[in-house]
Amino acid sequence: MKILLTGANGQLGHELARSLRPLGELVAPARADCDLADLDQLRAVLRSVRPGLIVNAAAYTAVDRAEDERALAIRINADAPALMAQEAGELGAALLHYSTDYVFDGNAAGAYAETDTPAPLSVYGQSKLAGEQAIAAAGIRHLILRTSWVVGLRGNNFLLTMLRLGRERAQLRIVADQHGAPTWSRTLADTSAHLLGLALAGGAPWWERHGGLYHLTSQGCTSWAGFAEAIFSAAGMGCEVVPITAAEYGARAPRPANSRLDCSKLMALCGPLPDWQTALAGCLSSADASKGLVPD
Ligand SMILES: NC(=O)C1=CN([C@@H]2O[C@H](COP(=O)(O)OP(=O)(O)OC[C@H]3O[C@@H](n4cnc5c(N)ncnc54)[C@H](OP(=O)(O)O)[C@@H]3O)[C@@H](O)[C@H]2O)C=CC1
Ligand SMILES: Cc1cn([C@H]2C[C@H](O)[C@@H](COP(=O)(O)OP(=O)(O)O[C@H]3O[C@@H](C)C(=O)[C@@H](O)[C@H]3O)O2)c(=O)[nH]c1=O
Repeated sequence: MKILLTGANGQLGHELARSLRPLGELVAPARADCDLADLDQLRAVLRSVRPGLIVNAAAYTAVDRAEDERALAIRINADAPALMAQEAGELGAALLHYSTDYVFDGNAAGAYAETDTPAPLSVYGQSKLAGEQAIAAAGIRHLILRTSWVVGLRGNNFLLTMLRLGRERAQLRIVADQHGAPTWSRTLADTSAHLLGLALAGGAPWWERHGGLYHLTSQGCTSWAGFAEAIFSAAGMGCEVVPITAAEYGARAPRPANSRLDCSKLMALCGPLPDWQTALAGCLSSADASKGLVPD
């Protein structure tokens, strides 16, 4: 079976390229050859590759910039997945897609379940929700995995930002009134492959029964400030974390105060997920760490 993987150069896509290899023949075009902002090109790629499975790890992920680039964010995060779902219907293909905790407004008291109503605060969150809704409405075999606070030793993420800033500054002011679960890109990729393995073995009845929306994050939760402290402690760095409010930080895009996602639906199918501290330790000690990303 041919698997079309988009976004293979991103933090999740890079891990997926490894995790998905045992499942089929992987086709992972470069961004220039499969630009999600160019719907005609995307359609042509889908019709020429004719995959049995589409895995969409490409997205517009610049949360603050999206406030000023609404049309582009919507095209990449909503219109392109909608086209993928439509073409998957024509091809008889399945679609695996990723979404975010930022579809919620963060006002809930506890962790969000898949059945809770989204109410995104930001353009990024709105664009991701529109993508989810288009796929769910297409009537195709699909999985949508909502995750949160993704980190890895590649690309742009909070972990690498802290490792960089922590080297340059003695003290950092970090938001302490937003809570969520930092999730390692490798956990996401390996769990995705596990889920797809079950789907491929189970065929149509599996999709009937188990297809749809899942929450998939590390277990436990912390604040961005708590996460930064754990990063500096694990990396042996002395940078002091000064807790501040999101209002004091003043980011361009609003973010949910509560990003916690209840993953029990997914864990019933795939087994337990690691807590965020274990995920952080695994990430920092993974092979790339030896290349000097983590200071002595
Ligand atoms: N990062 C996070 O904290 C979270 C991410 N998610 C979701 O997880 C998924 C993966 O995100 P993540 O790996 O972290 O994101 P990254 O930003 O690391 O990677 C995104 C990938 O998409 C590619 N891309 C961007 N625009 C286009 C385009 N127009 N056409 C084709 N490719 C494009 C990028 O290409 P290039 O390498 O050339 O820039 C990159 O390879 C996304 O759906 C995201 O919304 C959900 C929750 C948290
Ligand atoms: C760099 C920095 C950030 N922050 C705060 C701002 C913000 O509230 C929080 C995280 O900021 P970042 O911009 O790193 O992360 P952000 O882009 O908000 O990360 C999000 O990305 C998208 C793609 C998702 O889907 C989300 O799950 C989430 O991971 O940390 C500080 O308080 N101090 C700092 O020095």
